[in-house]
Amino acid sequence: MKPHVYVACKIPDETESYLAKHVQYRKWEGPGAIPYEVLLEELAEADGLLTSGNKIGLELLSRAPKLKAVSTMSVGYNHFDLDAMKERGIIGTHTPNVLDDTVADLILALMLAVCRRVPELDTYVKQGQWKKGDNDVLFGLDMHHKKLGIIGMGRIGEAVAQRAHFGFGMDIVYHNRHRKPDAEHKFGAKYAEMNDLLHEADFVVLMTPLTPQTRHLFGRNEFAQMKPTGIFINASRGPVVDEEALTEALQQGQIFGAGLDVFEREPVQPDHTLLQLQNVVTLPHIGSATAQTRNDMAMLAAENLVSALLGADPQNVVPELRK
Ligand SMILES: NC(=O)C1=CN([C@@H]2O[C@H](COP(=O)(O)OP(=O)(O)OC[C@H]3O[C@@H](n4cnc5c(N)ncnc54)[C@H](OP(=O)(O)O)[C@@H]3O)[C@@H](O)[C@H]2O)C=CC1
Ligand SMILES: O=CC(=O)O
Repeated sequence: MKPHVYVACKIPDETESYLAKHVQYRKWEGPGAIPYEVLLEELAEADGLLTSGNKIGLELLSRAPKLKAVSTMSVGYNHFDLDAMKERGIIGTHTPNVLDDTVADLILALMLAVCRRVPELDTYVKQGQWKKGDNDVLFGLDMHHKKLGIIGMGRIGEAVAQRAHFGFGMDIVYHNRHRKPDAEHKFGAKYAEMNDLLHEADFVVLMTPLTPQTRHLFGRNEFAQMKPTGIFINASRGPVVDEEALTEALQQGQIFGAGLDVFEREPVQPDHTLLQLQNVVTLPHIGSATAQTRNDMAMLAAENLVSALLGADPQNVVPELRK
């Protein structure tokens, strides 16, 4: 008997064909995201779940007695309750590496959009405000040859450093809990304590995972250390930043601007104060959202799940759940 899998997110046809060869599966057909109650009902008989962000906690696990493996189509797995999964012996997998370049491209896009005020000036042209002689009101800040501070120099952080250093001649300074001699060698990156990095950097890119240690890692104290010309980019997870503190820093001119792909609550509400500020560029959590990369992520997530259910070693068990 093939194992039973429930697919709670949209996946491409190619991934469905792969799944059909190895497992029996049912899937959420939409519209929108699967309601939690429906997911609980569907998991009553499932051996495996393919998801892209559903909270995997105690309640869900208690309603899924046969569940052996959960595969998320994302590199971040802050929606996994790791203790609960460990307790139940659930195999949890994710999709690292395949999205690094795509996410890094988007981060560079955000950096440029903020420093050269791209969305603001796009509106300026489209609304007919462009007049001859108003050049200096259109000035932005340079990105090339400036200093980039990366907090969370992991797989994606390195892809950002590579682009910034070799493409834009930027100096790289970084902060992790552990030094990365490899990144120091490849990009001439300099290791710094967080406060030193914040004082020195012209651009600060936040790329840590969301963990109990990184929740509100960025607050009033951190923004206060940045340069008034500093640009802050968050494409990690919203709750790593205290949004009230960020809003104040932007309103009070403590920093020049921010680029955000992620928010404390998603979707962010249209009346959120941050969205009213001209010096913020916002995106709807689309770091990995190209057709090619999402296809690769879906296939990797399916392969991880099939391996876990058929007793092979999945490639990408999340570190905290490795045996
Ligand atoms: N916007 C989007 O669409 C996307 C967002 N993401 C987010 O990006 C995150 C990073 O992905 P990825 O680069 O693959 O992950 P990695 O695990 O490769 O890198 C994370 C880095 O963060 C560092 N880190 C972890 N905890 C801390 C801490 N407390 N203080 C300082 N540094 C810390 C780690 O170094 P060390 O262990 O030495 O501290 C590591 O170098 C994901 O977890 C996800 O949340 C990912 C993809 C797309
Ligand atoms: O946010 C996306 C991810 O892959 O993590």
